[in-house]
Amino acid sequence: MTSITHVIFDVDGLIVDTERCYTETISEICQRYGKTFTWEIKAKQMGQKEAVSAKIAIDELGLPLTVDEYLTEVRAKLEEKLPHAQLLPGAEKLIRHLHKQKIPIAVATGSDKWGFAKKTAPHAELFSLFHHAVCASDDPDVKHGKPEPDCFLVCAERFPDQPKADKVLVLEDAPNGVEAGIKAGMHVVWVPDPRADQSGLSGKVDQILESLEQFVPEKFGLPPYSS
Ligand SMILES: O=c1[nH]cc([C@@H]2O[C@H](COP(=O)(O)O)[C@@H](O)[C@H]2O)c(=O)[nH]1
Ligand SMILES: [Mg+2]
Repeated sequence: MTSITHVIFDVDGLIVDTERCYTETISEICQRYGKTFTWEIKAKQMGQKEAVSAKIAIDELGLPLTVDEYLTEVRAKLEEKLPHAQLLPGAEKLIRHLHKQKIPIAVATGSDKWGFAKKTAPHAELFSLFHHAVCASDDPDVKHGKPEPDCFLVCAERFPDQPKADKVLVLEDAPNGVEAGIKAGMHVVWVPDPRADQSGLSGKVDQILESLEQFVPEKFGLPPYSS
């Protein structure tokens, strides 16, 4: 029986529906140059640090933009879209439950601090329940973004009681994030985008769920919702 003591949440596409904002934003930029933003390119970007994500789109689509120009355009559009991103099903209930049961929880995201602030502002009280947040793009301790394990290892280290990897559960939506959690030696529950190719990862994760509404805490030794 898996006995989890700490839970690390991804943010984009797991707690808040910000992946929709990214898809709209990057599609609009690509269309301006007659290019199409595909799921394949999106999947490579998800979880990466901002500058790496930018380079992926620029290189793969041949966008006539520097990384800074791309990020400036993306941020301008996200500024309008992010405040309207809704919480995803089951996320708030699970976060509040774990916090109430005094289970240490934190977030680890590929975002930079600017993006994290924009994504969490409409849900500030809920995000205040997390012990800490690791924003890979701006964190000097995070050498490599997802799919490398750095952000999850740094996030686990920043809990006062520094749990061992196999006591930590990672909740992720992105293939890169799932790979990072696995490389960190942690348990992983994957809530994938329906378009994700599950073949390579399904055997390596503890569970694949359609949404966090399907999450059963006691399956991981966590207090049941009824408690
Ligand atoms: O369509 C996209 N989704 C997500 C990203 C990247 O993924 C990060 C969110 O990853 P995570 O869910 O691990 O926080 C964003 O900050 C951004 O860098 C992207 O570039 N394009
Ligand atoms: Mg995500």
